[in-house]
Amino acid sequence: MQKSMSNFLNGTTSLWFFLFMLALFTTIANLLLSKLNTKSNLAKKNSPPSPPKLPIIGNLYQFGTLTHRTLQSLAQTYGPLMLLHFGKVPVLVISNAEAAREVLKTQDHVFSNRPKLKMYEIFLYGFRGVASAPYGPYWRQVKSISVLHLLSPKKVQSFREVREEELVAMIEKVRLSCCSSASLMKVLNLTNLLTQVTNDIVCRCVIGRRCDESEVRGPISEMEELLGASVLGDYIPWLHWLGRVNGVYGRAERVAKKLDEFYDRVVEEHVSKRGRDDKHYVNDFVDILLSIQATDFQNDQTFVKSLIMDMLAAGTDTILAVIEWAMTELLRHPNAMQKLQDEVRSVVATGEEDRTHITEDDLNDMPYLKAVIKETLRLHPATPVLIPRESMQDTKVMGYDIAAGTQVLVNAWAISVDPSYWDQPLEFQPERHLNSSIDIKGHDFQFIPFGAGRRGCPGIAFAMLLNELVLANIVHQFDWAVPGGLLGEKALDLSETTGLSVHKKLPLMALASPHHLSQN
Ligand code: HEM
Repeated sequence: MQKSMSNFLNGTTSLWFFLFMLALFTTIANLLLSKLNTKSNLAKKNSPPSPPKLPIIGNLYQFGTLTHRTLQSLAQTYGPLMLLHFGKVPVLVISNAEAAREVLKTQDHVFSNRPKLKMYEIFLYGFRGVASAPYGPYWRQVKSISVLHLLSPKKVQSFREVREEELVAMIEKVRLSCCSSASLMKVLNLTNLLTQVTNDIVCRCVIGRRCDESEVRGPISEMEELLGASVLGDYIPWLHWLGRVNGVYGRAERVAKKLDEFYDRVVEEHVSKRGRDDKHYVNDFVDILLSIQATDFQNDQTFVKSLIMDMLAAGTDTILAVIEWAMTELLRHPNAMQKLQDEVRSVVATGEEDRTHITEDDLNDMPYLKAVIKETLRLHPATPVLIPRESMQDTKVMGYDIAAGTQVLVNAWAISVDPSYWDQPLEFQPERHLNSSIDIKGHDFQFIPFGAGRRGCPGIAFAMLLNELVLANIVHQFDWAVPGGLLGEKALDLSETTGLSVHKKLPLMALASPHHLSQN
């Protein structure tokens, strides 16, 4: 139990013991009292099935560090629509496609709010970003600004040069590292390589320049971890002080400050460039946000910073996770790797062997590549439990009563490995997507790695193009192998990190060797 509670408290074991004893005592008292009330309560409400809960802490004691796995195993006992209690807060857990459709489509208008969680408040400028803003006119405004000026298909196309430049740089890095030394095979830290290329591309699209690892990548990873670790005070308000005592709030505030200082620098850079007469200057996303801020007096600079934060946080970690998992699965499945390489290499026509990279036009002829990315998203959705939602009014879901203010966790991972919809659900089989019309855009509820409905991910076009392009280019000119010994075991290890977006826990190491395209 101590292990499962650590997600909440990060080490204050004695307090947990105290809470546990208190909860036990209160349970006994409640059991006696509830005997008197049972009849009238049953007549009032038809709640979804719930695991037994303790007073005060509710079901928090059952919570493990890998949320999607804990919730899946509870759902196997209590069903696809299950009600937990985190402290006093009712939490509805959705674990199958029918229930997901009901919440994310049929009753999307009821479930489009986000709960006000302390970590979101600390990091996301008091809920001012797209992902954290309460449902309403402000959220509508910032979501449409992000789509119009960064994420629409037309805008995504406009970043083509940025993507291709960074990819050529990435290929050159692999080539230097694997082909410059005496030995032709060299172990490469693919996680680092992929982090850098995804980071550089997303940063250039969002803020117009690359970012240092220390400026963004480190703090954002730490933030993602903290966003995934709920704090007790969110559910038991009188225990908010605990977040101070155990240092969690302090840690979050330090990371948030670091990021805030970085965004201040980005804003200053843009403001100071504006006056200059530079014909090469491109009006980028930050410039547009600054001009919106200038004309709308209700928006201050936190509006600009919170949107930069949202786009960098939502964009970097998720895309990296997908490509890293895809390469991990391909290394574990050499046949799939071979099939993918054959497809990617076949689009480069004879006579074009000196081509520096796979272009975006080439991607149209690569159905197996798309199937590999989809299969990766099915087995390893970057956000396995969608960003929490909250019901805005009392309602009924599949015949059960759901109260206003109920938090909703949709377990997208549990749904995409549900044997009711997927054959051999835990096997990596890209072929299953080749003749299938099931898509990722939020219409097929057995596969929702980007969520669905109003609060669904607006970054799908941006992300999918980058996922496909990076993966195609990595496997195009190089052959990859798993290093031997311990390194090999680590490369193929599937342990996951904790947090809002879930990564491979150990870095992905692989051997790269140049593939001579004339061999085809
Ligand atoms: C493979 C990459 C990505 C995955 C798997 C992913 C997944 C998700 C998921 C699951 C949600 C929650 C949806 C819901 O509640 O129904 C979400 C929301 C969001 N995503 Fe993505 N995302 C990715 C890339 C991106 C990118 C590149 C951006 C922007 C640069 C982005 C921006 C957002 C925003 C702003 C939201 C919040 C939407 C709202 O609350 O209205 N995402 N994403």
